[in-house]
Amino acid sequence: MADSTLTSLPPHHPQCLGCGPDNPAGLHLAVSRDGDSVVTDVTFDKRHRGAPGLAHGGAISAACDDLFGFVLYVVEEMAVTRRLTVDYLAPVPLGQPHRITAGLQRRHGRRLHLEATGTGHDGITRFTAEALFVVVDHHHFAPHGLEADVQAMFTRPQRRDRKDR
Ligand SMILES: CCCCCCCC(=O)SCCNC(=O)CCNC(=O)[C@H](O)C(C)(C)COP(=O)(O)OP(=O)(O)OC[C@H]1O[C@@H](n2cnc3c(N)ncnc32)[C@H](O)[C@@H]1OP(=O)(O)O
Repeated sequence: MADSTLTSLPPHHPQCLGCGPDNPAGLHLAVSRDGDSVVTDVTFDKRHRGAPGLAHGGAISAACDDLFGFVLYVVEEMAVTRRLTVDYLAPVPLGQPHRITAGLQRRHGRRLHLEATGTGHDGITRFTAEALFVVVDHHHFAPHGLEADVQAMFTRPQRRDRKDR
């Protein structure tokens, strides 16, 4: 992504399946903020294959779910996925970049309703997604991860105003 209006956002965690740079099985999403939206350019490869030559629906779903996790930087709340729905509008070929854009559609109390759209560089929208995230506090994560890692997720700057290139 080289768009001048975008600001890079930090990964959720180095080992995150969606965005962690140190996860060898991950999607390695690089995510930026664009106003109140977040965007990533994902190119699925042979590790994400479903049918021959096409991305697996689960990989597409994982990319959407993780990108929704970046809307939390905009909302400035910690939340987790309660429900995720993906509309697979057209097959997603491997090796072709797709831009996914996500944002908050509406909020009711702890419930965050999120929307995303995935469009190829050829202009064809091949998938959309909706999710319900529920706001949680650190007690949600505390029993499962190292305390320092959990604290880091809650104390890091919500926005990192580093300009993309
Ligand atoms: C965070 C950085 C990493 C981001 C990575 C990408 C995101 C992820 O993958 S997160 C991992 C996957 N998700 C999870 O593991 C979450 C597992 N689920 C849970 O822990 C719990 O169900 C949790 C925390 C979401 C909600 O539990 P709980 O706090 O008991 O809330 P609960 O009372 O059931 O529901 C909360 C609200 O949502 C509403 N709600 C629940 N389900 C639905 C639904 N299907 N439709 C509409 N509303 C719903 C409830 O009515 C309630 O509303 P209100 O607050 O107005 O009364």
